[in-house]
Amino acid sequence: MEQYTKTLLSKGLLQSEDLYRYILETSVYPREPEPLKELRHVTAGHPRAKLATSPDSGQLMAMLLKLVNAKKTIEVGVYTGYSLLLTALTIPEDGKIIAIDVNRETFEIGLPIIKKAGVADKIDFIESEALPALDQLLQNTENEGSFDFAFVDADKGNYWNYHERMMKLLKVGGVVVYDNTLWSGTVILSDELVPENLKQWKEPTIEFNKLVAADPRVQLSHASVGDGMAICTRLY
Ligand SMILES: C[S@@+](CC[C@H](N)C(=O)[O-])C[C@H]1O[C@@H](n2cnc3c(N)ncnc32)[C@H](O)[C@@H]1O
Ligand SMILES: O=c1cc(-c2ccc(O)cc2)oc2c(O)c(O)ccc12
Repeated sequence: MEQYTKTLLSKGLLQSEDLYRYILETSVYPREPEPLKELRHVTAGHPRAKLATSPDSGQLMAMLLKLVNAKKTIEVGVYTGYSLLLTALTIPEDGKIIAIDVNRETFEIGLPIIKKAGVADKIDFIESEALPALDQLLQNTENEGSFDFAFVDADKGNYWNYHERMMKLLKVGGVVVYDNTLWSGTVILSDELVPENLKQWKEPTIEFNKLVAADPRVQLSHASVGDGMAICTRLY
């Protein structure tokens, strides 16, 4: 049976920790590739472990990557690399990931595991603020409409800015997934009920959800997996 610490097992949006444990133990952990398990355990010892993408969200991401046959992908927000390694393990041998994060140090925590898994060559890590890095990519017209898949899991206040770039970088039919779109359930709470550490991103998340729901360029599914994931396909 899996060993986990408190930080690894938060019930997310579900009714109880037991229900979340049931999902993880029944459907997620038994199918989680060994390198991802190792990365998850290494990350659990880091002071900001709660930032890591949850394994159930990762499982949905892997399914989406397979469904669109993703080969050229982009990730904004790497941390120690759980979603990055998951993507690298899922895309084909000649697949590529552009991975952007302001912090190379945390990426380097997961890098030995990524190398050991034999997928480091698929990754082009860019240490940068994401907006200028995305704008730089857009300077090269070859990148326009060329990405099959994108995962956005960084500063929540910039999600709409990222979305505008993703609408240019993704192929028509490509998928972009935004993480934490229910922000621990605070999107429906009045301010006085929102814990201090979650206050900053409640309104930006509500605003992003409104904007993306009204965006005719995408088909949208707001999935209540993990901390909420907005899954968008580019329609035109
Ligand atoms: C929630 S973590 C990403 C978790 C990751 N997807 C995983 O699977 O573990 C958010 C990351 O976004 C990065 N970040 C925050 N603001 C950023 C920005 N403006 N540009 C680029 N990276 C940023 C942080 O350094 C952090 O590593
Ligand atoms: O607790 C967090 C905080 C973030 C976060 C906040 C501000 C930024 O500029 C970047 C990231 O992201 C999180 C996250 O993605 C998650 O899955 C859980 C918790 C947090």
